[in-house]
Amino acid sequence: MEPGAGQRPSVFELPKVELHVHLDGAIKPETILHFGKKRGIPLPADTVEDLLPHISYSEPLTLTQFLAKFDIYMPAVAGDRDAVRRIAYEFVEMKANEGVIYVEVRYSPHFLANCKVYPVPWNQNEGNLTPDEVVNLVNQGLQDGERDFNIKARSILCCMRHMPSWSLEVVELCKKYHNNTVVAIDLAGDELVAETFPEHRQAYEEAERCGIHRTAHAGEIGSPLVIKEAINVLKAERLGHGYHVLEDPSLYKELLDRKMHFETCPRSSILTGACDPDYKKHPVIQFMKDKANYSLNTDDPLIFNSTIETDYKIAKQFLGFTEEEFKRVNINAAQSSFLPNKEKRELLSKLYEAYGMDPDNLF
Ligand SMILES: O=c1[nH]cnc2c1ncn2[C@H]1C[C@H](O)[C@@H](CO)O1
Repeated sequence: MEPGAGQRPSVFELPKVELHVHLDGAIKPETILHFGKKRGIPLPADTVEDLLPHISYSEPLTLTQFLAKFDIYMPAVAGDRDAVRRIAYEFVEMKANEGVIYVEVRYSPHFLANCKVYPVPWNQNEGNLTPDEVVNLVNQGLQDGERDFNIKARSILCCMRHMPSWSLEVVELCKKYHNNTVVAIDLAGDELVAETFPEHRQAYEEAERCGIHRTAHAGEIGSPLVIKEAINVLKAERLGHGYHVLEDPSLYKELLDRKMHFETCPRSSILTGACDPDYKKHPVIQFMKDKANYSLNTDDPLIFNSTIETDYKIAKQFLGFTEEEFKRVNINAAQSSFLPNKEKRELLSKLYEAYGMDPDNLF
């Protein structure tokens, strides 16, 4: 229900920060259909209503089964300049409508390219859109969106666990486009695929050397060992998901002491099989109790048929999330964002003001 005149809006409607969302998991179904039709790329349906049941789902699968969902629709947009720019632009619009004022969106430039990428993904024919140009186009889409929708959007470039041969180019792209929307490097994909390949390690080493921020998917479905590797070897400053840290109490304590940021994604965590579907056992409950540094995020809202509100609703309804915690979590997210310090302070000031808080007297 909309609040009536003079009524205070719910705290949950106040400005939010989102740090973990995949661009290729946040495409409008209309846009997939538009480019599928325009480019003659077959899709399993030709209306949004009929397409969505193929892509999005609401009962837990495994992470591997979840990742296979991308195969259905990525061929419609990958390799097309207009599509890449448009999905970035529409992403910013979508987040602005959800009340997000700062977002870090991640993607693999290689997954949207069809040239200078081996193998060419999604069974595309070779074309002439390189990973480098993909980053340029996403940047343009994000910047156009920032201007039109009055929010701040930054990007994170993903290495993919199963594609070590792409990783050194990913870090080079992070360097080339550093602070031209790109703020960090990530390692995504199936954590159980293999140990972290040397190329990923080299890419992260180079990122650290060049002052590029680092996050990594770790402990989503993988064990605490993957987390240890992410922080000790990859020198990750934040963890994508990180739920399974709770299986190693001494590691958990160390990360609490270090104020490590966990990018949690409640709906995703159930639907990818990362966490027990019994919400009473959800790691966010423990994170909340321990005042851990974590954020709430959508991850792949197209596939999970969700918005950021869905994740906050889950937290509120099933995890005991309060209004106070809402403010704490978003302030933590802003503090753990990969913005330069001056911009981080500006973002924090906006939140303090929106939340009616005195920055000198917090929690
Ligand atoms: O939740 C996830 N875990 C690991 N990898 C993921 C997740 N969501 C998306 N990805 C992968 C699939 C995308 O194509 C890629 C880059 O955004 O990252």
